[in-house]
Amino acid sequence: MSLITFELNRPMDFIGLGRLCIDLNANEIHRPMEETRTFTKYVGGSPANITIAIARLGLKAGFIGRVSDDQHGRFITHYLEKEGIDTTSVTTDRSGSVTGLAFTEIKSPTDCSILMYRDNVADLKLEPGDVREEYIRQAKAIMISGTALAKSPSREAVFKAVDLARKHNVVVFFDIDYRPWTWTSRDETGIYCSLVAEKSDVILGGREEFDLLEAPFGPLRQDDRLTAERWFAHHAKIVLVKHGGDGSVAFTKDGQSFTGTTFPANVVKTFGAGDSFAGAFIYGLMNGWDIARSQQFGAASASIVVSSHSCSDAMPTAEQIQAVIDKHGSK
Ligand SMILES: Nc1ncnc2c1ncn2[C@@H]1O[C@H](COP(=O)(O)OP(=O)(O)O)[C@@H](O)[C@H]1O
Ligand SMILES: O=C(O)C[C@@H](O)[C@H](O)C(=O)COP(=O)(O)O
Repeated sequence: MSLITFELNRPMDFIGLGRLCIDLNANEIHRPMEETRTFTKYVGGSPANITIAIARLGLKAGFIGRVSDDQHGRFITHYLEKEGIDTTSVTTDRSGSVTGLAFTEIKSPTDCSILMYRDNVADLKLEPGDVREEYIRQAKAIMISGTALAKSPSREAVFKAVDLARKHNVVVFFDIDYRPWTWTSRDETGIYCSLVAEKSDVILGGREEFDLLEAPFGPLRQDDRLTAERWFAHHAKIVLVKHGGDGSVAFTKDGQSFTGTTFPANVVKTFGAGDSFAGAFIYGLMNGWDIARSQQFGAASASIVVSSHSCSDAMPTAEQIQAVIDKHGSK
């Protein structure tokens, strides 16, 4: 029997919840941001990127979020619609908030960083009233971004969404998605993210992100298996720890573990790896594939996106991902 069960008779496959933002990716790469003059604009925000990845793979996706009441908000909503993503739960925030911006610096293929502008951002204005029970219960899965817990009222909206998902057997994916901007302290992050991780079916994060969740509660053990066991004592069935260019390790509640490798890439920049991986990994699980095959699909997708200039725009189709696997052989 499979570890997680998706309610197959639901019309919507996947709902993303969290930030809808803009990435401004440096055009003049291999130089510091101080010397960068031009940027290309893309839809961004990790949960947006993952939802776009899933829609590109052919699943029916929707989004719960807030956008600013201006040109940037409309740009994002139109982009989601063009990708076939349902935006009926994307609310326009009229409080005077702005769209979050992520400026990316690409100094070298291995030295990339992000500078986020996150003051008074629309995504964190998401309200519990924006989370509708009838919307959640018609979906097979929902994915929560940890950053949506950074402030109220978005924080309460997340807890409502998770409880409704659990009530209606909607599989809860939790991507820790730690972004230091907008959080007050690391303890605050660790404690709130832990509360959602406890209620989630599948948890994804990097080693340092999992450490952040463990830090408020005791000495760091920095051991992937012990991390997974912590969450298996709650509700989780799958815990996936991402290790950048070293691949990933997935643990399942029945005691198995799977080491995922990587595919060769012409790396332009490192960001976007996690989002493309997550989209393709979730797609695999939703197709009923085993963990190892889903992990391989995620890694192949990530190899495409790190070889591209953007995150959202570069999300590949299933055929493109399969072509990478066929070219390099199963890992
Ligand atoms: N340089 C790389 N070359 C090829 N694949 C990569 C590279 N970096 C990351 N990946 C793939 O993307 C996955 C997620 O990357 P990671 O950097 O850990 O996520 P995040 O972007 O969330 O920090 C990895 O497990 C790996 O499969
Ligand atoms: O998440 C953001 O707000 C910025 C993203 O759009 C950005 O492109 C990025 O950092 C991707 O994150 P990753 O996949 O975890 O590297």
